[in-house]
Amino acid sequence: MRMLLIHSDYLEYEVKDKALKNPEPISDEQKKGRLDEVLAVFISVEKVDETNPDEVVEKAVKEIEDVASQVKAERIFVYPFAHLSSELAKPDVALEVLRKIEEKLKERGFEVKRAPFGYYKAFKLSCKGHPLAELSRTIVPEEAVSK
Ligand SMILES: C[C@@H](O)[C@H](N)C(=O)N[C@H]1[C@@H](O)[C@H](n2cnc3c(N)ncnc32)O[C@@H]1CO
Repeated sequence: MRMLLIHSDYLEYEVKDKALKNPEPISDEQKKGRLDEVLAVFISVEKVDETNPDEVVEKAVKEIEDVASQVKAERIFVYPFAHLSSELAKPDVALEVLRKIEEKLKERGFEVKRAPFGYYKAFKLSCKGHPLAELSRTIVPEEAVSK
């Protein structure tokens, strides 16, 4: 998994078109979204993550929580982003991983939004620009490391 974490004044998106044959079903309300004072987390779920999705979810949540506490962000925007890797996981695995990350962050008390999966989306982002405002993380399941 590849993550790009941007501490932002706001992130807003608008769904434009389907990018997959069967994108995640969404309500009209989910076609647009915005959070202010947010840690935006752009995530590419990778093929290697398919060997142990649950472990990757746990590691990703820990990394996100760690950065959020450093930048004092209480809101997280989980944003599916297929452009951080050339070895993408299958959509059904990727969506499940992203849903679980969203769920676990909510359990830990964050206000969380997740941008819809499987769409082309317009988005606006205002990066805060401080030294920890732009970070990236790479996460792999343990067995993938030991191979
Ligand atoms: C396109 C661009 O504007 C938009 N931002 C986009 O990336 N859309 C992606 C993700 O929402 C999702 N998607 C599919 N596979 C994956 C994956 N392995 N990891 C994350 N997302 C995925 O499916 C879309 C097409 O790849």
